[in-house]
Amino acid sequence: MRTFGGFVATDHVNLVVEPGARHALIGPNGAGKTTLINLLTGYLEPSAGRVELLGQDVTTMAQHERCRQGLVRTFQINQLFADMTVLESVAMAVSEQRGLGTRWWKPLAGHGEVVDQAAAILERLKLLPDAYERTRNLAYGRQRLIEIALALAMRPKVLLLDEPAAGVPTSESQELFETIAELPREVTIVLIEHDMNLVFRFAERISVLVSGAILVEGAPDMIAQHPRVKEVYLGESHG
Ligand SMILES: Nc1ncnc2c1ncn2[C@@H]1O[C@H](COP(=O)(O)OP(=O)(O)OP(=O)(O)O)[C@@H](O)[C@H]1O
Repeated sequence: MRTFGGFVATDHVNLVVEPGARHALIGPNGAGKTTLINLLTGYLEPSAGRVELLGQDVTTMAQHERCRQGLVRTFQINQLFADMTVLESVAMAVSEQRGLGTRWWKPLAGHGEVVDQAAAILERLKLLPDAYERTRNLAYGRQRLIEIALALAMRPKVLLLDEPAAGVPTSESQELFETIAELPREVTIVLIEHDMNLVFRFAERISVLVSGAILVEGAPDMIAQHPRVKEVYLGESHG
């Protein structure tokens, strides 16, 4: 549970994500999705309750430590990366994950293993053709794939994708999600996404959060048919 002053943003949420899951968290604006993700990553402390990762209680564990334990969220690429090539950006993240620091990143030569690992991640995300492009020159959908590449460099066991298709034109979001869907099952994925077409195509389990609580959880078919879920979304589009 998380409260802000007297306001209850998440209320007795019991979310269990199974290993290998493709689990989406949906709900109308203000439902508490981001708050819940922030509780999982350690950006926020819960007012009550606990967070477990792979059977370990991580409620009081710092964000970077949770990340080291395999709980990784995507983050927006910042200015620093704009002038770097795609390969340099991901190689820098790989280097950091390996504890090699980030001072060396120019030139890349002489760091074969790091570069190989970065290239493998780019290949997995179909970014290899853009390896030597500056990140800022890529189409937005492909920039968002770089964010996922940076997260994969952290060797996640659980990957939290917070609106990976936000701001991405429909023509690109399809491809973005096809690539996400091909990620290996060793990586458990928790997704927050507003585009229901993408959610229902990708997720195998969906939790619907409304007013800070889980209204219903289950397979996509069940969620799609659920009268309360329809009500919530109809209510939103009419409101
Ligand atoms: N730092 C904060 N201080 C006060 N209230 C907050 C804070 N963060 C979130 N809230 C409130 O908690 C509720 C849940 O917000 P949250 O951002 O988690 O919702 P959401 O489901 O992610 O919404 P959206 O889909 O619009 O991103 C909202 O009513 C919001 O105003």
